[in-house]
Amino acid sequence: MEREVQRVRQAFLSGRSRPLRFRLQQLEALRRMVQEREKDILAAIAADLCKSELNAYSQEVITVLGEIDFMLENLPEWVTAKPVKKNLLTMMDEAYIQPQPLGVVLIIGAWNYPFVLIIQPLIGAIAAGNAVIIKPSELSENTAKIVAKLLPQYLDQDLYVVINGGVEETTELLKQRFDHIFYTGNTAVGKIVMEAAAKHLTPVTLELGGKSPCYIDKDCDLDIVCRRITWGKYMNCGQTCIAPDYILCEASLQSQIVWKIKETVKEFYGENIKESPDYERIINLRHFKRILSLLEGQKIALGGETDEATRYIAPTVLTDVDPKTKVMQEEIFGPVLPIVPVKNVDEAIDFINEREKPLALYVFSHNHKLIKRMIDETSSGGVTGNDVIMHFTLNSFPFGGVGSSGMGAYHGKHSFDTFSHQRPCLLKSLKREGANKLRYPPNSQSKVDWGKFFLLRRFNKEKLGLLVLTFLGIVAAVLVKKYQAVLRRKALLIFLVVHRLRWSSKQR
Ligand SMILES: NC(=O)C1=CN([C@@H]2O[C@H](COP(=O)(O)OP(=O)(O)OC[C@H]3O[C@@H](n4cnc5c(N)ncnc54)[C@H](O)[C@@H]3O)[C@@H](O)[C@H]2O)C=CC1
Ligand SMILES: CCCCCCCCCCCCCCCCCC(=O)O
Repeated sequence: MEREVQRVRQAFLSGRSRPLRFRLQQLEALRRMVQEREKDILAAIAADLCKSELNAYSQEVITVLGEIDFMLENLPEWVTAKPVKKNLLTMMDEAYIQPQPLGVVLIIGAWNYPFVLIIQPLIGAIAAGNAVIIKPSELSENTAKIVAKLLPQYLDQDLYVVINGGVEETTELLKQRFDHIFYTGNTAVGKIVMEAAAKHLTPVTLELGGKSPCYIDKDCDLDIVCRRITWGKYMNCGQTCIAPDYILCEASLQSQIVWKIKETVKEFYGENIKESPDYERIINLRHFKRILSLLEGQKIALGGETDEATRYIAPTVLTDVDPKTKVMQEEIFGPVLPIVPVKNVDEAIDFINEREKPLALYVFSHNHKLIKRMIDETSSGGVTGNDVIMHFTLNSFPFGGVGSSGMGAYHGKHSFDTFSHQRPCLLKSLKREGANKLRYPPNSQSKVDWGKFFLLRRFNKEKLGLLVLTFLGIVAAVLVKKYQAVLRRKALLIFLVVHRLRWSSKQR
């Protein structure tokens, strides 16, 4: 493991990952890989999650292709140095921020969207000029294998390396020194990753989970609300980190919600859900059993049917759920939707704020002010009003958690920034030493006063204009004085030429 990381570091130190042209080439090669090997990639995702190829394409491949195109379009602008505002002391100098790669990045992926969760951060890391080691989840083994097989066929083999394995290999990998670790997965392992990173003072991005609430106000169109929630909750069999975890609403709305979700489930997946190509399965038996244990003692208003052999759990809704029960104590990550009755929006806000900060928050209402209030008075990684999941698709948004749902963010420019060091560069001249005397010892009150003037004095535009005018006036006066004799001679010459011209035109 150590040798492998060393090999990648040597490749980074060769400097070839840095030029813009190289980064663009690698991103184009990655796009070619996804396009040319689409069938293999979709087959692997389908095998891991019992997912139709159409769904794998729309949930994972579209996102990856969109991200690559976005990077290719914007990267030339992002990599250029950006000049910054200067103060009076640095007015004559060059001051700019130059984004630079961090070095060797470790990306650890989760199994629930096994392709996008490793390839999307990889795109950002390549764009920022880094070398990368990717550790896909061992639970989605087909995708892990295909990525390990394909990447070396398209990308630089020493700069971008896939290491497959489980807990043992990841533990070993985490002992090595990286320049950034990007981890997606559960909060408990997130802590392990952060602890390992701390030993080398390696910065981390942690894309974790949590219980994302969904508040339904009584002033809304319940048919549309329930259709959108049904889509986001049961997509990928509930195994989506930003899926609505539970519903908060007034008790009187519960029966209508159950009824409308039931109708939508029929509309989406047909009478026999098990036959639907759009309904996935639970990743493994451990998770299957974990989810079943959340149903114990609950009032099942919809679904509840299960089949261990195929790890099938029907779209399920629980009503009148007691917040103290197990289903409300941990992230569900499965197709089970508890409804917790609350009296009103105030109680919903308190409920959310009494718990860990979630990865996403969803609010449904015709009342725009109520949505704004929910946003103002709560915290979460991201928010979507009157829909679910969709903020994930906008790559101008930073995607990430807050508090126990994670730290750091990515997607689009945010990925580029995550994997870059924003290096401040100040280039001074070795001349104009006179002005620098101010900061050299011995110090004095008058030097401090000048220092205050140069560094603390704020000028509004008018005052600054006046200052510049005064300065220009002084320069002009000095120049006039210095070149007085020359100017006098020039003026005389011009006078004579003009006079002569006028005289000759009169003669004609
Ligand atoms: N914020 C986000 O973008 C996302 C967050 N998630 C969260 O991830 C969780 C589901 O994923 P998991 O079941 O955790 O995925 P997982 O079991 O695939 O684990 C994630 C990664 O951590 C590694 N790992 C597991 N145990 C480890 C250990 N003891 N030491 C070192 N490495 C270890 C695995 O090898 C894997 O690569 C949910 O909580 C979900 O909300 C999932 C997807 C996206
Ligand atoms: C008109 C056709 C539109 C098709 C595209 C629909 C939009 C698809 C949204 C897909 C969302 C994928 C969510 C992936 C989330 C990955 C992280 C996670 O939450 O675990």
